[in-house]
Amino acid sequence: MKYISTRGQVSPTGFIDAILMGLADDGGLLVPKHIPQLSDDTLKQWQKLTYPELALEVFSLYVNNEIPRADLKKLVDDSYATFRHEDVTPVRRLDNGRYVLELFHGPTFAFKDVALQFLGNLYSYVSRKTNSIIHILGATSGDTGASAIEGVRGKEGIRICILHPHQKVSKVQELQMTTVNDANVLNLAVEGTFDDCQRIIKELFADVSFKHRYHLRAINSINIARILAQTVYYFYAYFQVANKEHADKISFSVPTGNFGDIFAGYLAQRMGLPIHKLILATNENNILARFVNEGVYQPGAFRGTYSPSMDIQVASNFERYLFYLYGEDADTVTSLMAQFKAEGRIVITGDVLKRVQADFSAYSVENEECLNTISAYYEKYSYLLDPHTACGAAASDKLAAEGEVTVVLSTAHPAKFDEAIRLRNISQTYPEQIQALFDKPQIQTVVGGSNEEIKKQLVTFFN
Ligand SMILES: Cc1ncc(COP(=O)(O)O)c(C=O)c1O
Ligand SMILES: N[C@@H](CCOP(=O)(O)O)C(=O)O
Repeated sequence: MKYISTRGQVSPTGFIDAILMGLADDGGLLVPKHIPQLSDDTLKQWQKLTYPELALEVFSLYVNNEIPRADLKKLVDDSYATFRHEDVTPVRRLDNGRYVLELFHGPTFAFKDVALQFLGNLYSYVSRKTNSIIHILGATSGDTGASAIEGVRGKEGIRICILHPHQKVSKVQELQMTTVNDANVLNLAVEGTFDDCQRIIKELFADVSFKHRYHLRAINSINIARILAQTVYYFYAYFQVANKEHADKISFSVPTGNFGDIFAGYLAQRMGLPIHKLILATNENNILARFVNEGVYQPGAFRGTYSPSMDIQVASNFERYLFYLYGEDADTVTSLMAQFKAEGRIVITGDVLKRVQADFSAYSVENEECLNTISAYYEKYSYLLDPHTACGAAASDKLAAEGEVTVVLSTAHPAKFDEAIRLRNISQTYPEQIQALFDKPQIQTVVGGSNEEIKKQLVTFFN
């Protein structure tokens, strides 16, 4: 298996080099050269596997023999041993045909742990085996940062700098990141939005000589390892639900911001998992829902919502989808991305738009509707949704047909977003790991949003 860039200007590269490259050196995103195709027999065999066994099979398809199977197995086992649930990502039945896939049983109570526990261990492994310096640079709207830090804190040979939008993440998210006092962690709180943080890191990664000089590595979903790891739970959930419901048509509703999680579902579908519908749920920052429904990809004004981790305008994985939408034609992707840079929008119509609408259904959830959904599920099922998951649930209520078996991806534990939950007078008890954060001192550096200022911080930290 080789990896190629959506912009076509990078020589096909192996798995480890693709992980280390992060953002492709031509400014595009790396994708597998061929998507592995699974036979019915393979899918049948996979139904019986535990989560770590399944993850090992999926990764083996993409890693080739670059990591010996015994080492890969250890990486996978170590990564999922930190989860609090024996199924790693259990599904919970709420009602006839209505399921929630709980992705928040990892160390930082968000779905990011599923990929970032693995990526943290992988970076450690690669650093040891190849003597590579691992200097991680990431941007977060709250969850990726905490999870990535947890995945590598205190690890030898690795340093990590995370940019988050100052005072635009939840209190628990901020505490999870800024109460870590390991010397290999730097938290920069940027005066701006998540989009500013993401733009800055992408520009720094695109400065290839800076990236190489300081050995910058990515942990965001621009890194293909993140996407590959996130495909696993689509398979796992599908098998569990198909078995319970005796159904083969299963839809997934995915709370979406950077388009990584739903793109992992799209990839699983292209590998042969018979997903019926992929429902894309946004909050009021709804560029992706507008794209699917109207064909216009154009950022709107930033809205602060109750689901702050999805307060994203420019979705970094969108480019990966464009690549497949246009038949893996890197020239078209390159010119569309240049057009987006110059004009601030991409418009598609006709058959191409029809293809998008065959791939996804989309719904944008207003703030009040998000809270109403939290209240409604709490009353009806005694089940407390976090506000991101509530967007997924609201979209599924809107777009799934009567009786359609649908799995809502629950991307975070509600304790991370008590600000929203409290508005509905619902009181929750924090898990002890979260409660303990409130007694710890915070360490973070507040910075303006200029690339030069961030560069200065990085040069000092990474030297
Ligand atoms: C809790 C939560 N839900 C949903 C999302 C959206 O996922 P994605 O960015 O992969 O679309 C995020 C952030 O990425 C998140 O932190
Ligand atoms: N919601 C994310 C935003 C970054 O997304 P990523 O999947 O590209 O890491 C967050 O919590 O930081």
